[in-house]
Amino acid sequence: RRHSRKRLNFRNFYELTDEHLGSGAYASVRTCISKEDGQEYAVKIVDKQDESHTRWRLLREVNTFEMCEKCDNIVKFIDWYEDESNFYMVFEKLHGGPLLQHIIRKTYFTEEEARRVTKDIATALRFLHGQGIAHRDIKPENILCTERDRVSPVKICDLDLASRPMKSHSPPKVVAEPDLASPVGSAEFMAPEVVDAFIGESLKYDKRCDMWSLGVIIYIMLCGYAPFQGECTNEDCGWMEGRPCDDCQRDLFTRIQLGDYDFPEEEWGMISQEAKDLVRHLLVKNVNERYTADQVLEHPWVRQQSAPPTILQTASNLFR
Ligand SMILES: O=C1N=Cc2cc(Nc3ncnc4nc[nH]c34)ccc21
Repeated sequence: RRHSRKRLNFRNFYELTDEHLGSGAYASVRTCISKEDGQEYAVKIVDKQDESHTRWRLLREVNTFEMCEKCDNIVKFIDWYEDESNFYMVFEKLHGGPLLQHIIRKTYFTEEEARRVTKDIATALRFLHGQGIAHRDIKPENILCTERDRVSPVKICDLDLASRPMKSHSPPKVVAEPDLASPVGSAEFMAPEVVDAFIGESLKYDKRCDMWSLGVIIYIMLCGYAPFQGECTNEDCGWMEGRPCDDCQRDLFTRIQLGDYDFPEEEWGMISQEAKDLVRHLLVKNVNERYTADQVLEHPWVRQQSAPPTILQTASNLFR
C-alpha cells in the first residue's frame, strides 16, 4: 500500500512549469522541477482516458527503460507516478530538444556533425538490439539533443513501441493431447512463419527495421529532405502541410516498398562517397543484407575521427 500511495503524489515531488517539450496523440511532455533537488526534469504525461494505456503497458515501458539505464545514448528514466486521470513518467531533462528542430535553428550543419549524431544513434541501437529489443519508432522526434549549443551528443527516447525480448527461444510448450480450443498449446496448427518467429531467423531480423529508419535519418541530416516522399496528382491536397491524403500515403508506401531513392546532385554532389556508401547499406530492402548497428559503427565514415567539415544545405532545405 505504501508503494502505491507514493505513486499517487507526483505533485508532492515535482512542480510542473508551463514549458511544453512536445506532445503526441496520447501523451504530452512537459518540464517539471523537483522539489527535492530543484533540478529540471522532463515528464511524459499519459492520459488514462485512452483505455489502451494500461498500467501493464506503462510498466513494460518502465522496465525497458530500466534495462537501458547504463546506455548514455538513451534518455535516463527517473521514476513514475499516477493519479486518477494520468500516468507520469519522469526523465532527465535534455536541453537541446528534438534533432530536426535543433538542426533548423543552426545556420549551418556539417557532415562531421551528422557523423557524430549517427554514431550516437547507432550506439543506442547496438545497446537495445544487444538486449534483444527493437525500438520500432526511430524518427527525428525521438532523437533528443543533450545540449542547446551543439547538436551532439544525442539520446533516443520513447520506448513505448519497443519490442520485448522473447523470454526464451524454446518452442511453445506442446501438450500431448492438443486442446484444440487453445492454439498456443498445440504447435500442430502453427503456420511456418509463426514457427519461424519462435525459433527461426526472424527474431534476429526484427531489429533491422531500426537500421532502415537510421538510414532515413542520416539521409535527411545530410540534405534536408527525405529519400522517399509521397505525392499525388492533386497539387493542394494538404499532404505537404501535414494533412492526411490517401493518394500521397499510398504513393509513399509504394516508393518505400520499391526502395527507389537517389542522391540528387544539387545537394549530394558535395557529400562524401563514404557517407553515401553508408546510406546505401542501410536503405536496403533485403533485411539479410541491411547493415547491423555494429556494422554501422565499424563503417569508415563513422569510425573516422572526423568527417569533412563541408557545410550542408540541410537547414535551408528543412525550412522549405
Ligand atoms: O518516453 C518518451 N516518449 C516521448 C518522450 C519525450 C521526451 N522528451 C524529452 N525528454 C527530455 N528532455 C527533453 N527536452 C525536450 N524534449 C525532451 C522524453 C521521453 C519520452
